[in-house]
Amino acid sequence: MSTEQETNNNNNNTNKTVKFTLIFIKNSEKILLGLKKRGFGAGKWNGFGGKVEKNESILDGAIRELKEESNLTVTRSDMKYLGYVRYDLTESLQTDIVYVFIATKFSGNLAETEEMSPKWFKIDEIPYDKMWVDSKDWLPIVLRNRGLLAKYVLSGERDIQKKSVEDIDVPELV
Ligand SMILES: Nc1[nH]c(=O)nc2c1ncn2[C@H]1C[C@H](O)[C@@H](COP(=O)(O)OP(=O)(O)OP(=O)(O)O)O1
Repeated sequence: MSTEQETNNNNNNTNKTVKFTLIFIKNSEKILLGLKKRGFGAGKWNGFGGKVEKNESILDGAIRELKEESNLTVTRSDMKYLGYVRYDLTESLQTDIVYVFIATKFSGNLAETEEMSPKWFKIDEIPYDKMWVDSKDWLPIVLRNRGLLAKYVLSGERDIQKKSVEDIDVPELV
């Protein structure tokens, strides 16, 4: 077995791990979300992000996806990693890991892109009912600038079978 296969085989009987990034841009009163226009999660509001490419670091993937989806640029030092959300998909036996970042500084002109339509929301007006069903469990932890460790087991059309959401000290990105 190659090293890569070994890394992708974890001990939960899953056979593939896919890494995603997700970044929330925030100021003291508002958070920037995007309405996904196509593909996975279309019609839902979320932070900006996507799959980490082969031979790309998680941090670089997060910066690239933010630029592609919103036209904004964030420097590496302005990005704060807060933790991850892990989804074990019982049907496809795939594990998705979403690495979550927050940033309060950015440059560039915010723009609608082919993938996302951006909008600033007051913190107390975040549209949780129009986001992924799990976002309301853990986004409040992110908004408090706390570390996050969340795990979901999803079945069928991504129904939650099991979940565990922890507010932790901010971890290192490994
Ligand atoms: N259950 C969930 N809750 C959540 O809050 N965010 C989720 C989620 N499941 C996936 N995401 C995030 C992770 C990532 O930021 C985004 C999905 O990424 P995409 O599928 O758009 O990736 P890409 O932009 O690389 O897609 P393609 O280029 O179309 O393959 O949605």
